[in-house]
Amino acid sequence: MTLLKVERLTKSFGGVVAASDVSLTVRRGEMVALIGPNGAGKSTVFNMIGGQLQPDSGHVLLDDAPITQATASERFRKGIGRTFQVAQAFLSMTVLENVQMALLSRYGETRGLWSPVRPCHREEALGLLTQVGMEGVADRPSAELAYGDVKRMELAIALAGDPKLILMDEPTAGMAPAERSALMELTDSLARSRHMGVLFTEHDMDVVFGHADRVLVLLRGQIIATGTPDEIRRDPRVREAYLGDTHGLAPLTARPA
Ligand SMILES: Nc1ncnc2c1ncn2[C@@H]1O[C@H](COP(=O)(O)OP(=O)(O)OP(=O)(O)O)[C@@H](O)[C@H]1O
Repeated sequence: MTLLKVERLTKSFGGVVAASDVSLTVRRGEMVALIGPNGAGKSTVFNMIGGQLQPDSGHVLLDDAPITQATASERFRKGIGRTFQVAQAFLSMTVLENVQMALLSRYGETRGLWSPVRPCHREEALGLLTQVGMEGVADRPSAELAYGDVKRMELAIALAGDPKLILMDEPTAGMAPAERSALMELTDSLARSRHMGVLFTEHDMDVVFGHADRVLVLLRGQIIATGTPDEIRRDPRVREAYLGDTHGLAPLTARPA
């Protein structure tokens, strides 16, 4: 079942066409990678789906309902969660408090500046941390976390919105290879168990080919190829698009089992 439908999104900045007639779909339980060389338009497309940027034309539908005009926070409440390349968590708070804050936002509850977040939605927040394997560090200040754990906490924060779709902007940037695999395996299992769609951008081709069900390739604002990792790896247009790019497709070896 189609969860996200993007129809002919176009966005220009001055004379630069950053996205041109971009159409794509994401189904529930599916991991879809949006790849492309630097400047291809990935962030622009992501921001138009997340609501941070309004398209010049085109439509975004979630579960067949149009959301093109919705703000980012309205989209969050409709079920679009997002993790960012640079973590957006509150480093002065504990891991648990960060997730509690996200739950307050989901339920539309506000806190006074001095009222403690501590008693709010504690059990639900602990449950989400358990889902990402972080219940053991719930009371640690998030500033003390290793980078891979910050990314897992961000996933718990995104899950606090009970998302149908998660947008992940370069989820593994800055991580060691073993950590990358672990984060993507976790994401994959959450996508399947919670029937969420996941759309992610990624420069690391091992992550893309190892974890995406489907890959979309952007070049100069246009989708030039869509397919399974194996189809994309063999596509001559894609190989050509990546020639000379520092995040190239090589080595074109078989996908790890
Ligand atoms: N706010 C903006 N103002 C002007 N030009 C922009 C703006 N945002 C993006 N662009 C331009 O649009 C094009 C696409 O940029 P975008 O950031 O979407 O690409 P990207 O694929 O995400 O790149 P990267 O992999 O380097 O993050 C680029 O030419 C970029 O310079």
